[in-house]
Parts: sequence; C-alpha cells; structure tokens
Amino acid sequence: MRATLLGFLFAQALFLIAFTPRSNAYITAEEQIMLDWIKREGGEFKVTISRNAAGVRGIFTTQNVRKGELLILIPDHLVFSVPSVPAAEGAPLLLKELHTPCSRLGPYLRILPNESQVLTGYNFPEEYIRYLADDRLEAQVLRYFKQHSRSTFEGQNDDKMMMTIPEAIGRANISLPYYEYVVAMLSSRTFTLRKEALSMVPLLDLMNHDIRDINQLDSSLGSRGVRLSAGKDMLKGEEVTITYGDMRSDELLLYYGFLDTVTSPPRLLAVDHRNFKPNEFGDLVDQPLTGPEEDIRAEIARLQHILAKFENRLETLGPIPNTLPYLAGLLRELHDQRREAIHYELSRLQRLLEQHDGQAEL
Ligand SMILES: C[S@@+](CC[C@H](N)C(=O)[O-])C[C@H]1O[C@@H](n2cnc3c(N)ncnc32)[C@H](O)[C@@H]1O
Repeated sequence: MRATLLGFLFAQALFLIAFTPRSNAYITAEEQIMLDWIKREGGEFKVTISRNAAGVRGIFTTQNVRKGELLILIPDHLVFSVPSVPAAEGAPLLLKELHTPCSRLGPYLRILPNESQVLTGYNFPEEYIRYLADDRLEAQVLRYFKQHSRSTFEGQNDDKMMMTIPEAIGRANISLPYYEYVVAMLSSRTFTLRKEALSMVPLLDLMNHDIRDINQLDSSLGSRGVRLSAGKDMLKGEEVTITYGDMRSDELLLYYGFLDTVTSPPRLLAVDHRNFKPNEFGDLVDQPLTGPEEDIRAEIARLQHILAKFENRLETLGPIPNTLPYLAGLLRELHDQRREAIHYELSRLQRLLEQHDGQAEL
C-alpha cells in the first residue's frame, strides 16, 4: 500500500517535471549583486535582469511604466570609456580594466559574457568563415575584422594607440582568440555618448536590439549620468530594448552575432544591395527601384547572377559543420534569409517589367 502511494507520488512528480512549462526568466547571483551595487552608487531603475523567450539575457520592467518616465539612471562614475578609435586599438584599455583585481567596476565586469558567449566579425571562428558563402563577406571578416585584431595583437599598430597591450597588462600572456574576444566585446557593447569616446554603461549595455524601438538614451551635460526614458507605455515584465541602428542581417551578424528578426517583407543583405560598396557597411536606403526599364533588366540580371553564384558556392561547400551548433544554425538562417530576399526582389522586379510591357502594348 505504502509502495503504491510512493509510486503514485513519484509518477506525479515526474509528470509535473515533464509538463510544467519552463521559463527562461531568472537572474544570477552576480547579476543581482551588480543591481545592488548600482543602487548603492546612486543609480535608479525600474527594471531587472532576466532572459527572454529565446533565452537571450536582457532587461525587463519591474512595474508598469508610462511613456516618457525614467526607466534607468546610471551615474557617470559607473561608466567606462575608451577613446573613439577602431575597437582593436581601444581594446587594451578594457583589457587593463579586466586585469585590475580591485577595479572600481568589479560588479559590472563580473557579469560580462564569457568568450563563448560573444560573437562578432572580430572573433568569428576560422572554421566557419567560408560558410558565409560570399567573397565580400569573407573578405570583410578576414581583411578587416580579424586582420585588424591580429595586427594590433602583434604590436603593429602600437604607434597609433593610446595604450599598448604590454602597457595594459604587463607581462601577462594572452592568446589571440582572447584578445579578439575583448575587441568583440568592446565593439558590441559600447555607446557613443560623447563624440570622442566609446562608453560601456552597466545595465544599459544589457539592452537587446529591436529596430522598432523608441526608448530614448540621454547623456547630455547636466543630466547627472546616463538616462533611459520609456519611448512608450510599458507593462510590468516587458523587455526593454533599444535600436542598434538600421542594420541588415549580414551587418548584424558581423557586428553583434545575431540576425534581423523583423524579416517581413524580406530585405536584401547589405552585400546584395545595388548601392553596396565593398568595405563599407551602413546606411543603405531601401528605395525600391522602379525604372527605367533597362535599369530593371540590369538589376534582375545582377541579382540572378548573385543568386546563381551563391547557390553554387553552397553546393561546393557542403553541410555546415556542427562544432558550434548555435553558429551553424545562424549561418543556415542567414542563407535562407538571403535566398528569400533575392527571390522576393526578383519577383517584384519581374512584375514591374510585365507592367512596363503591358503599357507598351497599349
Ligand atoms: C549590448 S549586448 C546586449 C546584452 C546581451 N544580451 C548580454 O547578455 O550581454 C549585445 C549582444 O546581445 C545579443 N543581442 C542583442 N540583441 C539581440 C537580438 N535582437 N537577438 C539576439 N541577440 C541579441 C547579441 O549577442 C549582441 O552581441
């Protein structure tokens, strides 16, 4: 009888474990220590740290907030800034801070992501570069991001730098992948609060990207710190995001390690845009091409050529290795987004041509 009851309770417990919906929402002890530290140092916030449905760490409101209300205030003395230079050349200052045992920013530095949690073009794993499946994207990673980290790591840019790696950490030995990680972190977590500086701001740098967002950052003189105000009414528990800029999936991948989630209507990758200039990312305007007819025909031919080359490349490459399943998945999704966007634009252009032909026949 006792055995039956125990068996029944055990089965029930198993059922509950298996079918209780698991929430991603949690805050670690170190993250809570950072929040307490910010508060003691004079910060104010109506948010906490947690994870969203996709498991990505971010910040979330702890109460209903009205549009225009202050969401977060981080005092100036908790901000960490480096000169506004390419990330690979500014990184020794962050390296120094990370190697300072009693840094004033200790509670903040302890919650920064580890090497396996940061991905940008700077620390893009060699093994996966060719699966970008595009000459220009691969060149961007190899000749711009990784080459810059490597040459700086090897001391070739020392004469341009405010602080060199040995000045930052003395004789401590670090590897190139570790340096790439520090560069990647600096590049993906800084705000431009002042013209001459790149700044890391505790808590605020936990905001994830959403292109549609309208929350407002303010660090103007006299504001006693960096403030974030709600751009809209928000409910308790909502994720607080900010826009990192109007970036396409290939740019987001190389600068931040994720892809655009707003994919309807599909958007050409930056490298496929007719106004893309090699070695130049940013600010491509989505002004649809509407004519004249010879331009539409030329654009159709250009996109068809890109698509054929891309499919051919993918076939030659074969399956993406699963050494890093997260990155393999991202690359597969990038390929799908690219293909879908080119097809979508080709159909739009073909329809336009048909309209032109129809009008010509009248
Ligand atoms: C400034 S940090 C934001 C906080 C970050 N989630 C963390 O826990 O440290 C930027 C990084 O967050 C992640 N991220 C930001 N927005 C994202 C999004 N919309 N989807 C997926 N990952 C995102 C990427 O890893 C990106 O490099």
